[in-house]
Amino acid sequence: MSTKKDDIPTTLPLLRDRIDALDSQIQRLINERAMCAEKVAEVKMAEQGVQSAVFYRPEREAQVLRRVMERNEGPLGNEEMAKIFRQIMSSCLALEKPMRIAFLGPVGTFTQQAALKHFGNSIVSAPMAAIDEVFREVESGAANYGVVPVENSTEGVVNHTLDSFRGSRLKICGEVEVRIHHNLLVAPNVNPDDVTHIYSHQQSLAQCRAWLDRYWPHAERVAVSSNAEGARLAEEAGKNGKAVAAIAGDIASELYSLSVVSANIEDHPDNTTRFLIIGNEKIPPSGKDKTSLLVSAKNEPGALYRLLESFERHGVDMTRLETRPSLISKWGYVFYIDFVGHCEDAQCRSVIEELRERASEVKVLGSYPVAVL
Ligand SMILES: O=C(O)C(=O)C[C@]1(C(=O)O)C=C[C@@H](O)C=C1
Repeated sequence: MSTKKDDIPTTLPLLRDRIDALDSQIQRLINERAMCAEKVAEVKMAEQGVQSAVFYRPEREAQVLRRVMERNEGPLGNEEMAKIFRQIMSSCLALEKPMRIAFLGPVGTFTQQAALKHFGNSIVSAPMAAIDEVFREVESGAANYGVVPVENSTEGVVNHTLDSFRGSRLKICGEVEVRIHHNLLVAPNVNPDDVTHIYSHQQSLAQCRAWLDRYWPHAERVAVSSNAEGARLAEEAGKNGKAVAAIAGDIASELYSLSVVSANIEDHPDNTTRFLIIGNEKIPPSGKDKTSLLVSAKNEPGALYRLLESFERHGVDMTRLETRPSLISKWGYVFYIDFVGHCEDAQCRSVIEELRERASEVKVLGSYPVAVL
């Protein structure tokens, strides 16, 4: 039942009394919810076995968050409300079992931001030095899930991530998008006018190319392993009295106590990176899903046309097609295909069956809920 505006008190002491009363109700309800989650964990362990119980259920989380947004009446916005529930579920899941999440580190990267956006704050963070290390950490069971970047709206696909799926049995079990805002940063004792070198990840330098050409044409751009590493180097340079700047996001600037010379310097204001969540389980349908495939085409005329024709005929909406060298035969190619729907849906099943007849190999990389937040 929603509260009418007239029921809200109008003086500060009464308003605070009301807020105190509401807070204690909310707190009691959140704990009641947490007790249900504890019970869910017991039921899962009894039904699936203590060692093999699956606690994280992305399809259920997506459904909960979608429902929160659908029923929301404000004044808090849908996203704001969903973020609150995102964190409540994160705490409940940690009570069932703390999740160790491997991501492309170091601490302070946009990939860490993506991990926190997707799983909430109640995770154990495991920063890795490279994308294939994230894969290995999850494959070995040392981490429950992993987070890797897959494409950027300005710079395109992250080949390393796509290539890592070839030899891996891991499944994609989710996606998350993060708006990427870059800042030019220096250590507090550095005069920006003296800057001779700018450190960042090669993708971040590329995403700010026009801005750098315009405002910092004479500074040398130095590509390093991540923008958080660039920020760390800028902090260290500052201590040694060297005038070095970094391009990185807000988390890294706070982490390394750098000053913002210019904020939001990315060339495209809607610069967004999409990340994938990788894990060991197949994810059941959530009602609004996407599927990713890896398809090796036969090396014959019209091969790609015959693959695409199948999607058209079954009315399945393809959202992405990437081509990569096959690495097996010279001038052979593999295709990464994303489409709307779950691999258990009737039309999607028909498409996959046809692709299996027409291609030399079809690997379902995973069906997973469309990002909610
Ligand atoms: O429904 C479940 O399976 C739960 O474990 C509960 C819950 C939740 O808090 O709502 C917690 C973690 C899961 O990832 C999904 C949902």
